[in-house]
Amino acid sequence: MGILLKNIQMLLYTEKGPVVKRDNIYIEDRIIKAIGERPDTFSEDKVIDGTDRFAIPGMINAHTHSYMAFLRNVADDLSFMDWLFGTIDPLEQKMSSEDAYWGANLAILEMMKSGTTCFNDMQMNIHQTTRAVKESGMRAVICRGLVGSGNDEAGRIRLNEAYEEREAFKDCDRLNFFLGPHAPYTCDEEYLKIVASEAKKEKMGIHIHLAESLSEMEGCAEKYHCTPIELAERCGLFDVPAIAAHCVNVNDGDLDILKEKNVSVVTNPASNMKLGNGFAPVAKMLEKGINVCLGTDGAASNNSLNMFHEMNLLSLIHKGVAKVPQCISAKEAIQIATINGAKALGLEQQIGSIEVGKKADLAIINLRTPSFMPKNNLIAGLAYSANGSEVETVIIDGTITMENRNVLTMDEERIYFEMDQILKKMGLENKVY
Ligand SMILES: N[C@@H](CCSC[C@H]1O[C@@H](n2cnc3c(=O)[nH]cnc32)[C@H](O)[C@@H]1O)C(=O)O
Ligand SMILES: [Zn+2]
Repeated sequence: MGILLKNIQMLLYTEKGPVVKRDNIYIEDRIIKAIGERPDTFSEDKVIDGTDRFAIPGMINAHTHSYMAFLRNVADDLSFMDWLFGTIDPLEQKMSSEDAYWGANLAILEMMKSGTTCFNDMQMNIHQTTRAVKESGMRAVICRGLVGSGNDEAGRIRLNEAYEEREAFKDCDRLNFFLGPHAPYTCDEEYLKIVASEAKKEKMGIHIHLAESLSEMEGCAEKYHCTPIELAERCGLFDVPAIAAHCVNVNDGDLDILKEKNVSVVTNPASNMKLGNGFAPVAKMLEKGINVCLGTDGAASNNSLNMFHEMNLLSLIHKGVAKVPQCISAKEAIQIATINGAKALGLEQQIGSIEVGKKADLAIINLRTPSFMPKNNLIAGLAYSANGSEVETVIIDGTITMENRNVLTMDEERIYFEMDQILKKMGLENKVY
């Protein structure tokens, strides 16, 4: 199906940085066929009028736990360890496969409606998310969350699940698979080494939580006499393409390791601040040339999966802390939320920007909305005034998945119905403040 985005403003990444340009975009065979000049063979089945519309690359949520959407607003204002092990973990133990499936659906719905077209997910019930991703038309990298000690049976079973899932979905190129060792406090050194060598052998990337809380730092220092970043390096986790979520507590030596080993850092400002963990030294990381991308973390700690909200926080926090208003400009924030995520996932040649030959993963914003009026500076609008509800149409892999805010590939009402059922089943419905 050929889609013509006619005379539309678009965000392009040039050598001089992001610019806004107005032209035609031609989409066919899942890719951006041409910008400007009409390709010889193109025939449009669909025309989207670009008047007062702004096409941007779809956002890439580089760290989340999609199924956790059903645990939104159930554990708040708690310390990190009380949140994770005292409240969330016991609820996760009660979760069925269907709960995980509907949770993932809710997450995908929320992400699609706020302009996200790809997400990097860590979790244990991967089959339910791959199912939801495949059905909804989303794009994702699925990472089997791994916890284990030594060469134990449980850790091995989890690894095998990751391989089975990758094999089962090898024909869906909207799905990619990484390994997700959870964290240094849930995986011991020997298991981390096993995961690293498996990743190398299987040619898979690594996605791990690192240096998130002070208690993690203390535990790591006590047990291993090093920082979490040093531990991950010595286990070989950085010898394959690696994504480290959080990296809030990092010293200069840690930053040197991250840079030297080409590790991508995912910063999650809302989750880090809400759990009272702080925030990563993003400006310093960027200065060093580390690839920093952006994530929401799960809806149980954020409590939303809206990348516009996340971009806004990212930019404002670092300006405020550094007392430097130039810090993390709107132009930097939007690249962190898109192309940098694509780099981290090894998908830079395919997604992350509006470019001829790339997959057509786009969000189209309606500029006839209060946040974008007056239409002075559309890039500032993305980082400073938008809230995500201005996203009107979403195209993923060349398919229109949302049009005029109607999600075409998912049953929104069914998802809400299932959420009510889960709430009742979990006994959470009376937990009203
Ligand atoms: N517990 C799983 C493996 C963990 S994968 C995903 C886990 O990450 C947890 N999680 C979500 N957000 C965070 C975070 O910010 N830091 C650490 N863990 C998190 C979440 O509760 C979930 O259990 C198993 O039995 O196999
Ligand atoms: Zn997380």
